[in-house]
Amino acid sequence: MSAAAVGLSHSPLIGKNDPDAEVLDAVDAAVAQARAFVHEFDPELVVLYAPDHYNGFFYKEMPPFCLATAAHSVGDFGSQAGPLSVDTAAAQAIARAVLDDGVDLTISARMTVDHGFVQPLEVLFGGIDQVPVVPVFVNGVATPLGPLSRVRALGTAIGEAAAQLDKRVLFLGSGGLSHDPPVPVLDGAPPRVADALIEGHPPTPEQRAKAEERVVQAGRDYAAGATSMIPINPEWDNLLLDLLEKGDLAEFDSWAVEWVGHQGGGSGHEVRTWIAAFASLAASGSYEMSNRFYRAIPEWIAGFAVATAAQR
Ligand SMILES: O=C(O)/C=C/c1cccc(O)c1O
Ligand SMILES: [Fe+2]
Repeated sequence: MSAAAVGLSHSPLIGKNDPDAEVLDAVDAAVAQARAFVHEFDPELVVLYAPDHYNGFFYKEMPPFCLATAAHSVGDFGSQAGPLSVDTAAAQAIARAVLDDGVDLTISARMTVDHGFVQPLEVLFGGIDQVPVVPVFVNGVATPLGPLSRVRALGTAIGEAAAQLDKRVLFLGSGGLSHDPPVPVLDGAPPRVADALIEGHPPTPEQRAKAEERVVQAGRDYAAGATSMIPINPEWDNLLLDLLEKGDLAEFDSWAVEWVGHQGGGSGHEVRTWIAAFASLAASGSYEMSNRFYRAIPEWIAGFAVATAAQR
């Protein structure tokens, strides 16, 4: 098998609350490079690590990780709805090997996913049904969160399992770096909100539209500097990218969960998807980062990064 990795930030505000043309052009160029990298690698399987934003996973049962043997998208924020082209046999083989390896992985035979999974598939492959995929949910929003050492252990175990498949495997991490969007929090939530976060009642179209408009408005306020949200933290974001570039992944084990939240904001924990993807690639040996792009983009509420890496 051969392996490669891509880290790609997502934001549902792309196309809805855009930064100026210079920033958009720079992002487009970085994404085009990532697309060319993926095209050249020509993956036979994509292991996609992404978070959820209370569309598929709720506090009734909130696993730290979950691997899907089948999945469908809700189509939030205008993202593509419908089934993902999951490689069920590969997903089952990876799940079995990871459990054998001693990592307690939850599985789902019908995972519901949102823009966190869909956006990278749309951006890099043109849709959610274009490439065989194994979706892996990595909780990056719903506290409490376990230590980053377990994220690295998961990524490593999945990388080792994928190495047995005799396929070209792309490990894809989907997440903003530092960012603090208005995702609801269970602690202290009013009863109606708490009930929604626990039970996961599907919202009506009107409720969904209202919630999405609230996020778009938050992006406008963030860009205008009129908000109490934690600011994007380019220094911390670049520290993370430096460690990924150097392959110093064990360093992340010393990053305390609370510290990540202070540095990176409430959704800064989405960097777990990047750590998992690069740990999976590292399971096959040393790697080289070939493209690295970063911009702080408040309009998208995102420390926005794109990076590609291949085996040496
Ligand atoms: O409200 C949500 O569902 C999430 C919004 C959001 C906004 C900005 C960056 C992200 O990574 C998000 O998921
Ligand atoms: Fe997100």
